[in-house]
Amino acid sequence: MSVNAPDDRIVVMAEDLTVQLGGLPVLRGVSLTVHQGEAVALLGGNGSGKSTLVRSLLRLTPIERGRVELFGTEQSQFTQWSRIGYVPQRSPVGLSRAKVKEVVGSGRLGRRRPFLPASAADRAAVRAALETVRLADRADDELTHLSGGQQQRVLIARALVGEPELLVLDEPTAGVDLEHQQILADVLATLLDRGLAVLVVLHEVGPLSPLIHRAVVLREGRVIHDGTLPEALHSHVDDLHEYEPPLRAHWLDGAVAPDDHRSGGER
Ligand SMILES: Nc1ncnc2c1ncn2[C@@H]1O[C@H](COP(=O)(O)OP(=O)(O)OP(=O)(O)O)[C@@H](O)[C@H]1O
Repeated sequence: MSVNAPDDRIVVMAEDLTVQLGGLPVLRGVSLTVHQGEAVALLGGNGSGKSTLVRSLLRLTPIERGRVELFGTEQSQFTQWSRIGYVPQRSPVGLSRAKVKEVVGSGRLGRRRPFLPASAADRAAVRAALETVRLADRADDELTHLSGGQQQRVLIARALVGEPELLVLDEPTAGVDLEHQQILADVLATLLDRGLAVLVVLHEVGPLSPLIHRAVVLREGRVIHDGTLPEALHSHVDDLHEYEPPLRAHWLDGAVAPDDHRSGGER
């Protein structure tokens, strides 16, 4: 699995971020950079602030103090959101009748001409994204007919179809078996070879380990490690062991989704 070295261009720069939720501090002075071509893993125990950090970088959660630059532009001035693909934590809710190609195609809406059907370029982009995640043969299947690991790859294809330069993934391996984690690792290796930057929240690094250039570990909303993955695993093993799958789950818009929507009516 060969991965190019990152280059000097900074894709994400966060400085001294402080975020409060429900009146409580969730991030306390967090700084982080991601370079073009770099894979950064965001690690830490339950509730350490990983998802909040990702969401505040993407302007989905308001920042109390500090600043974020995306591709060299102050976040408040940034408008080129198609340069970023975001895969939130997977949830069982919604889109249950949608076909794989429709889910992936929805990631293209930002690039589509308004009120016109998908163009040949849109359809080709959907095909290419599904080929990248190795699911081209499942385009016409319903999303729910796929395994959890395959659904995760559909969501990655959805994030890729807009042709982003930065891919942000929140726990893509949660609940995914080892075989599918390995496929995911191969997909991410392909993307890194193409020069994408990857920021990935993980609780277990597993087959993704060889891809990770840098690991950032959070504890109680603070960065306690920003360095190599082996150092992180050696020095902060306790932070990485206390993990249970989150109860809360974001769907495509990051909304909170209670479990009882599982069999429910969002069609
Ligand atoms: N909307 C909210 N209102 C109030 N508190 C919140 C909200 N969202 C998250 N929190 C709290 O903020 C803290 C950090 O949550 P966050 O989801 O960022 O952690 P995490 O490291 O991603 O955890 P996990 O691994 O469990 O997903 C937690 O204590 C959580 O309960």
